[in-house]
Amino acid sequence: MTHPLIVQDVTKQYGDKTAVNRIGLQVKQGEIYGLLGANGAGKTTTMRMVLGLIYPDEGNILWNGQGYREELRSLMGYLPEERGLYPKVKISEQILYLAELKGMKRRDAEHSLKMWLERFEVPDYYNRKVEELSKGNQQKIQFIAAIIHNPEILILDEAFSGLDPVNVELLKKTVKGLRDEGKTILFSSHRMEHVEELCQNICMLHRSNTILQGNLKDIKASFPKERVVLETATSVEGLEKVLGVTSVNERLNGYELRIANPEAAQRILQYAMERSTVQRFQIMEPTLNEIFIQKVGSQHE
Ligand SMILES: Nc1ncnc2c1ncn2[C@@H]1O[C@H](COP(=O)(O)OP(=O)(O)OP(=O)(O)O)[C@@H](O)[C@H]1O
Repeated sequence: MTHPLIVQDVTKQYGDKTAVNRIGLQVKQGEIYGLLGANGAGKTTTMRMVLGLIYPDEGNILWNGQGYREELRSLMGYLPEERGLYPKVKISEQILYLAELKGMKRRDAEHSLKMWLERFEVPDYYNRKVEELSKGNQQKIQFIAAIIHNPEILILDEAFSGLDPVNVELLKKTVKGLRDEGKTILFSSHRMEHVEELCQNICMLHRSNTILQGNLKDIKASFPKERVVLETATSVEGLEKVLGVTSVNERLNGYELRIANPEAAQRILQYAMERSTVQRFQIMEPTLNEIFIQKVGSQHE
């Protein structure tokens, strides 16, 4: 199995401050790897090291099995969290300039830009200035800047921020398409549902350290199931009194309950069956959002 991107035990200090502490991760070809963490956790610092913009104090980074070299500049694409387009310059002018810096021929870059503007349903933006565009549409242009040169390794920092739901879907589809073409993608987001949809493997950082890492399904399975969904033909009174139930919320067609232990789930089922017809009973895995909040939520900076 090929891992075009390997980060080994990497540390980065800024004076006394450790921004990243002994982080390791491996991203496969054709994978979107999720890098998660609260504000200030160390995600951007990690991404900037992967891009070769800053150097680790300790540890190694390997790109296609080798150390940093100049050609990587054209093999990598970066969507930074802070957008960096010039408001007063025409979109075609700056995107083509950036593409040429990445080694593209002018004519190929023009062709690629037009193709992406079509795909993002904004073909008439070629001659527009960035400042004339809405924030969401500027984000689409910034995304094009990151991928126009067809990079093998993509670093996407909060790729969907500032987008409306339709454009989130458009970019999500694009990112999945790039994965299916065999790109190697490092992806950060604060929106856990996006990570759940796109990433098989994740690394969760907290205050510069790794606090959770691995296959997302395995991680979820390792957390206790504390939520039960119950739907019954008629209402069921007194569920909050069932031993081990910590809360009951009514919802459309039924209830969502929180439980303190696995036995409580069976008691809920029995209690409900004795009083009504059970139409749905499901013991839910925690969502990634719940896991994130449990791990770092109470300690946000
Ligand atoms: N150039 C720098 N000089 C000093 N400290 C820095 C520098 N860059 C980052 N840090 C510190 O390192 C830590 C990690 O920052 P980083 O930007 O990597 O976090 P992040 O996970 O990307 O956060 P966010 O989600 O807010 O973007 C923070 O405490 C930050 O203040």
